Amino acid sequence: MAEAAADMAHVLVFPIPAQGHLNSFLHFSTGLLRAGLHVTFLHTDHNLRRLGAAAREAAAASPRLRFLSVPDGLPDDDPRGVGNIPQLMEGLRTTASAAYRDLLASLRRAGGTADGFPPVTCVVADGIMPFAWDIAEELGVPAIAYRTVSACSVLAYLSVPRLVELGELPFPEGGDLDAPIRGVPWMESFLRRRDLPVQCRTLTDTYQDPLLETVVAATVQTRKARALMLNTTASLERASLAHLAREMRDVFAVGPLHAMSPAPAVATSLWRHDDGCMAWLDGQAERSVVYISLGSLTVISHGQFTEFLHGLVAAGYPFLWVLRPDMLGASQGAALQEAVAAAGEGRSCVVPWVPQRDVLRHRAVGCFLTHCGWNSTIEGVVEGVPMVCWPFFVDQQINSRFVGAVWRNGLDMKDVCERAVVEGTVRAAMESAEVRRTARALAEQVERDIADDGSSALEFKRLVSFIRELSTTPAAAEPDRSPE
Ligand SMILES: O=c1ccn([C@@H]2O[C@H](COP(=O)(O)OP(=O)(O)O[C@H]3O[C@H](CO)[C@@H](O)[C@H](O)[C@H]3O)[C@@H](O)[C@H]2O)c(=O)[nH]1
Repeated sequence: MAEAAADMAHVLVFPIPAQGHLNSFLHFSTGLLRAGLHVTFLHTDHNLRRLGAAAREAAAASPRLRFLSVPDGLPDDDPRGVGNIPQLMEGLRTTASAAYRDLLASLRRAGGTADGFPPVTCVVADGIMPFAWDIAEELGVPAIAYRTVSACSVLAYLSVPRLVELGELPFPEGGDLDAPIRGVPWMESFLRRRDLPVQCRTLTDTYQDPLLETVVAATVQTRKARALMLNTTASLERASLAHLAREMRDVFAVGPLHAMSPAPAVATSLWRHDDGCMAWLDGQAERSVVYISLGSLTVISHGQFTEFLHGLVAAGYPFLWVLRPDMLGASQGAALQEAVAAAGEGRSCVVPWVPQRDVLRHRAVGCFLTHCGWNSTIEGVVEGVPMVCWPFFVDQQINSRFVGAVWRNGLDMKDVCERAVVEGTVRAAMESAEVRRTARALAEQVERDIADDGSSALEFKRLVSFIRELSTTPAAAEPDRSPE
């Protein structure tokens, strides 16, 4: 009986079409497939085209996985970068949501598609797309929200309305960013204004930041979803998870998923991995290399690039630096040449994209200069690599505070981009025995969480049972949309 129910459980997963979200959803899907469930992975048309053969090969390798897509409403030549997030969110809320509604209406019925997949019994949608769970529930399909960020950042977003009530937000004009913040549960002893999402800094009595507003509204609406799922673990985020559990219908802490259900990185990589960087790392001494990557959305100015470069060169270690093609705008080509020339023959490897997990676990990597996107943060934690944090936006400001002041597996360089500081912080991260010891201990702790009877592994099993139970509950009747 249990087996039959398992075979009929079919989850449609629907991430935001951004790299950090795609990776996280793919690892989750891999876990579901291993548990015996069917998975429909919903991309945008643009991304599915961009992934091309890699996605087709991943689906061909598993008969219970398929990739479908909906339009994102943006013109084909739109760069879909960090400057276009509001347009992308609007396209998802309007164009994508209409196509998703039609698709889900057909997939929830037996025989809705010709490929033999059972009807969709549950939706797991990105936690910043509340429309996705509203539509699913309207169609009688239960929906879970999956936030691909840290529990501490979700709690901070959830607290924003209270921060406004308390008068903590907006910040006073010209106020001290190091002042403590009251009103985010349990974090009052270490959270400062500068550790809230950077968008909080631009708020005024009359100006509301659209991105902050969208994320806060989605977080508040998560209370309506059947459950909130997070790619984190109890031992890293126990207190934040306990507070969230009081606010949500149920909370599952099932991560770090990339270490529990590794999926082929190429299946969701929007850029092509550089093949030469691993061979370059092979030629470097143990723990001698600084690895720099600021994720898939950060952009930097040429001035910031120059400060990083001089700081790195002065620190004196060889470095592997990911400079995405869209990271520096027009000065990208010149920057590449400058970096290689400044470092000296063979002392640097500068590439557009790397297989990050392989890089972080390479014996030559001594520290990770990161923007603290949540995936990069937990990937660094799992490999026990000391971090230097330079957060860019959204959840990254609070993640980096946790690295520097709570977990202490790295150093927070937030808001400073000066060569002397880069040099000093990189040196400290490479040379501090204490940071290295703490990073190692944290990695071991997380390893216990993801082992068979560890907290995250048990939470994943509980989540799968929850999804299976939802799939045995008869779907509600589809609402009658015929004209009155
Ligand atoms: O050369 C590279 C660089 C990165 N990565 C991978 O790309 C992902 C990047 O994700 P993340 O570190 O989370 O950064 P962003 O791409 O910036 O992610 C967005 O999504 C995250 C999850 O929601 C948020 O935490 C971030 O703030 C948000 O910017 C990670 O899995 C990396 O391993 C590679 O494979 N190769």
